[in-house]
Amino acid sequence: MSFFNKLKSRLTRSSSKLEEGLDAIVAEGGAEEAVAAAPAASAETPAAAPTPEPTPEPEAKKPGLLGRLIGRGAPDAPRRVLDDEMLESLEELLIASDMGVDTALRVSANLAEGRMGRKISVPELKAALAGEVARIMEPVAKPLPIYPKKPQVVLVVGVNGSGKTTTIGKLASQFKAAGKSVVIAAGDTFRAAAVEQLKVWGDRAGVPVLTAPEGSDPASLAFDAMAKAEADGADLLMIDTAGRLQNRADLMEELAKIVRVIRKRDESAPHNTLLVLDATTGQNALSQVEIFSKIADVSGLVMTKLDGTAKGGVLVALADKFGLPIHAIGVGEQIDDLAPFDPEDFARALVGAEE
Ligand SMILES: Nc1nc2c(ncn2[C@@H]2O[C@H](COP(=O)(O)OP(=O)(O)OP(=O)(O)O)[C@@H](O)[C@H]2O)c(=O)[nH]1
Repeated sequence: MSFFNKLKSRLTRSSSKLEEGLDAIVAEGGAEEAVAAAPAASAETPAAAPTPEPTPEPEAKKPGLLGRLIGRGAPDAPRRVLDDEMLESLEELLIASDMGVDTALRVSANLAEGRMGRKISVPELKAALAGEVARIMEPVAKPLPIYPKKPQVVLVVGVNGSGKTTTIGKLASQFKAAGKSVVIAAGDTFRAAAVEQLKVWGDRAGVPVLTAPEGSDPASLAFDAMAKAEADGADLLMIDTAGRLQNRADLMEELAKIVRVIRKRDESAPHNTLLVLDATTGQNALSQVEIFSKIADVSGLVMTKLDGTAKGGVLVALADKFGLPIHAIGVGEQIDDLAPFDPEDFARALVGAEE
């Protein structure tokens, strides 16, 4: 299965929600159009409904071979004139798919440009929407940058349950497979279960996990982990951290102390501060980025649990609002279920467009 198909099948809930909505929007207007070709409801939107187009036929009658192959321009494909009403429905649909109001309005406005008053089919609408989404996502699709500095220190932050442990395990496994040596530090020393879970993932990835007694200072563990990673000549040190946002001041102090301490060994560390976000939290992910950017110098994002959520649209809102790099996406609970972020695949999978 190609990666696109895999992503599409994983993103089913986001896709089907948008896809069904787009189908319904076009079908709705298409039916209206057949019944009332005269501009019955267009009194309040005169600009959007220029006199019923005199020549809609030729285009629909003669779809090219390519058009027929990919289903565009098929004579029976329902079409709807893109007018203010349709645009409004589209805005509502995008907002409902967690794109956020600002982004949904911008995407709709861009999509309308040059298309107002023209008939549009579902495949055309999906392709246009995928194009707009991809345009927003393109600049943020960047893999985790790898520096020559050894060890490269990656601080991993995020609220509890966002998928930090799982993501660290998956990343460690990928780096290991790419020939890098990795050390993990279990920095959430206050939660024995979190440490245990990280050890399990370390075993799976074949990577050592440094732990400290329950309740001990995470900064001191981070310092020891730096020393071990340096002594071992490790390429990467990934430091897990606590995610207690309810004690924001404490957490901020804890993260600041970890950074202070590792900088004693390497002034340029941490080289990356990864924020792990759970896609199923939808718009809440936006406030998490705001908060964590204040308490840590977030350099990039990993979005987890994109499989099985209907809230994939939040990635578009995140990219549009913050422009932080999206390094990878989590599409399942297994060790291989971390994929690079491909903006075009994502955009097409999200709107349910064909490959
Ligand atoms: N479906 C799916 N589940 C995921 C993904 N990433 C993580 N999970 C699951 O989400 C749950 C929480 O993941 P953890 O990695 O333990 O999250 P954490 O942020 O380390 O949470 P704490 O250990 O509570 O600090 C686990 O059940 C994971 O299996 C993903 O991409 N897809």
